[in-house]
Amino acid sequence: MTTMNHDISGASGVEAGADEETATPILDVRGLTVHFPIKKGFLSRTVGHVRAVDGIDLSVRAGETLGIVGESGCGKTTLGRSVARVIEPTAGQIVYRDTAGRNVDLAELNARRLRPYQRQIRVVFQDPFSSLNPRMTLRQIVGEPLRTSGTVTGSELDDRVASMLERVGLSPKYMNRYPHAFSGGERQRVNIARALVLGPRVVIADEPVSALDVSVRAQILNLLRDLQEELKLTYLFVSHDLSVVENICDRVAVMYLGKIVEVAGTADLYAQPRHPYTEALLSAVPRPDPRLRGAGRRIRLADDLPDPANPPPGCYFHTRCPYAVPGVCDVAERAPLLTSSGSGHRVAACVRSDELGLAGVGSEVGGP
Ligand SMILES: Nc1ncnc2c1ncn2[C@@H]1O[C@H](COP(=O)(O)OP(=O)(O)OP(=O)(O)O)[C@@H](O)[C@H]1O
Repeated sequence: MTTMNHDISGASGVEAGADEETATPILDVRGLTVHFPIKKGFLSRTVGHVRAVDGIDLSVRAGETLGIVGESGCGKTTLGRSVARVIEPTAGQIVYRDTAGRNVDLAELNARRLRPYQRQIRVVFQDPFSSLNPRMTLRQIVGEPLRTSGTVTGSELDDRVASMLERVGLSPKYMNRYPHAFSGGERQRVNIARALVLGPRVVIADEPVSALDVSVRAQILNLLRDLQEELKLTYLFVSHDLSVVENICDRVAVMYLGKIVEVAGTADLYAQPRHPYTEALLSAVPRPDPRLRGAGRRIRLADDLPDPANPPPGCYFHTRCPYAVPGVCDVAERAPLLTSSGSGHRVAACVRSDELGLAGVGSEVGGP
């Protein structure tokens, strides 16, 4: 990535907020791509690429919780981490609206210029057991981002750690203890404290409750909700658990093979999925209302996810789609995202949408 102009508002033609549905996005991702090289042989020659994230457009609105869902291996984690530049993007823009209202393309910044923005976009990692260094005390773990950012030292650092621990529901008197003394839920609170101690505006929560017992999941989700309100946070919430996502997210983006196939408000998406993949995913979630689309009818998807290094031709989903038409879906142009005017519900076009009642979208083309 090269370093270029800092404030890209207007000048580069990037118009964050061009869409009425995304009036003031705090993040506007355009064409984001992460291809991992596949190396083989003695000389480690690159023989192909895993297209983990494959040209994604996505806007995240200030203050919302946007869910990223999809099966294991569809690219959710890579998307979340590349937005925070924990993983380096191969191409694309990550336009962040800073506190002064300027649009900055994070993908263009070198490490030094990126640093202040990395304080504003933090990641909560999935596994509270492996992500905490067992040889560090809570004081060291939560204080580390403050120390490495060089902004706070000495007793002020201790005060900040103590108040952050209190905010996540842990007593500061445990500051000198090591992670092994804590339960899974408590460790995830430590993880959250570490992510929030620098005062970020955007938090990328990567499966934050999936490693936890069901009994503590609700507590951590409530904590995340409370912190969001109190600290005015924006969440990108990565999860394979559709029930959790329904519970906590305002909008949901559905990923398949490195691409987004549908994005909509949570209630709208769950009541009226418009892409066959979304319909199949949701059919596995118990629906309380039998009138809802797919309720009581489990759609079993054939085979595993295709190889993201070698995606199928035509519609990426056709190899597993129960509605696929041979000779049509396997040769169709890859579908753009279409949007219904006003509702903000966007879906990758499907040749059978109308006939299956999955449609209801207009023909305005645009990013989600
Ligand atoms: N560092 C890497 N090098 C090569 N391939 C990778 C790397 N990280 C991820 N991948 C591949 O990229 C694809 C997307 O992985 P990713 O972890 O983003 O998916 P995911 O939807 O988050 O899945 P999971 O829920 O299992 O973590 C997968 O095929 C994965 O094997």
